[in-house]
Amino acid sequence: MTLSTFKTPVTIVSGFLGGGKTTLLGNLLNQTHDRTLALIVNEFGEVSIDGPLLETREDGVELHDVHGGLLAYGGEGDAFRRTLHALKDRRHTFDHVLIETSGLAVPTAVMVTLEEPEFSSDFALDATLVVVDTPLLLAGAFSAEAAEEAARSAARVFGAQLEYADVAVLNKIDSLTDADLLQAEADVRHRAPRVRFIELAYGARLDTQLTLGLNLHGRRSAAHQAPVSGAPGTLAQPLHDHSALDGHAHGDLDAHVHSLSTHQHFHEHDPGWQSFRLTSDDAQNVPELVRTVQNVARVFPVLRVKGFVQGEDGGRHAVQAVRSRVEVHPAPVNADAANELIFIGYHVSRKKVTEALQRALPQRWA
Ligand SMILES: Nc1nc2c(ncn2[C@@H]2O[C@H](COP(=O)(O)OP(=O)(O)OP(=O)(O)O)[C@@H](O)[C@H]2O)c(=O)[nH]1
Repeated sequence: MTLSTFKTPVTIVSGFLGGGKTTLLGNLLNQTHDRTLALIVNEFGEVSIDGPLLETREDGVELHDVHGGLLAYGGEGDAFRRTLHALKDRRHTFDHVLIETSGLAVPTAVMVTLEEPEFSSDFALDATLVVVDTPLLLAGAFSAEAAEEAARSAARVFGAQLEYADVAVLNKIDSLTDADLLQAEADVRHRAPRVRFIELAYGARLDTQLTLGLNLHGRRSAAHQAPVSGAPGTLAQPLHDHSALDGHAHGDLDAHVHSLSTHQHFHEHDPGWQSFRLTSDDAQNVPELVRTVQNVARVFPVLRVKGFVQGEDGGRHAVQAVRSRVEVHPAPVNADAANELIFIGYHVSRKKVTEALQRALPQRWA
């Protein structure tokens, strides 16, 4: 096939804040040696944390960091569109495009852009994945009936992400039982009956062969050519039973394509979601900082915190919080900004969070 007729496949990786998109992509990049990947990462907020975390990956990957809001289409200042144009001009240099959308974005904006005449002869949607924070799903964190407004808005965003997904990836499942996994699968199927496959990602890992090149939007669906998905243990039966999976699948994608043009209101961003960046010039007592971030997430509607800090121990650390679960990892060497933390929440007051940090910590954050 000549380059003029061959369309470069594009995989969209969507999923709610903190579900594990970047971790999963990082693992995928490390294990994919048979093709060159171009990666577009979009983060909510004006500062990129995911970019430095992914930049340390192997050769054979080029990273385009489009942070600062949601991926949108239209308008002169559309950084995503500019990036896609740049990729289009030299698409012979890579085999596959991966797009990580922000945790508050719905993938339809990207899907619609790919279908536009200026891109549709060069790029073809391969599949849309949605990465699911399975323990949070099971804990009812995405309940439309939740008492808190933040949870209800999260449920709306997550529901819209699932609605347009071909593949739901159950992530963070390492300590879950088979019964939990079955319940999560049933929940996803109930919320999004059009999801074609449910895949299990142990430790945020997916097999490259089951992730890239699925061709779910091609003329003949790969769903009927190659089996996808799998799970060990007693769960193996329902998820290995591909006829059952096909039973849930669409025979074609007309319904998806149709609904794309009729559901554009999902692109509208709920203005209740806000992010802000706090910085500090002081070296941090990391355990104390972790406790404080945990408390902030319990007291305020903060659903995500991420950033880099310099520890009093001399080490540089990446801080990652999803709700009140906080993790600290060694920071990549290229993450050399000052101490900075990005807070993402729903109607969250920067002033109050700053005051809470100032009350709890001797180091100054502002
Ligand atoms: N236990 C466990 N933790 C995970 C797994 N995948 C990701 N995490 C953790 O979840 C947190 C968020 O992971 P990210 O990969 O940054 O999530 P994300 O979806 O890219 O986050 P946003 O871009 O902010 O929406 C990090 O602390 C990860 O280490 C997993 O499979 N198991």
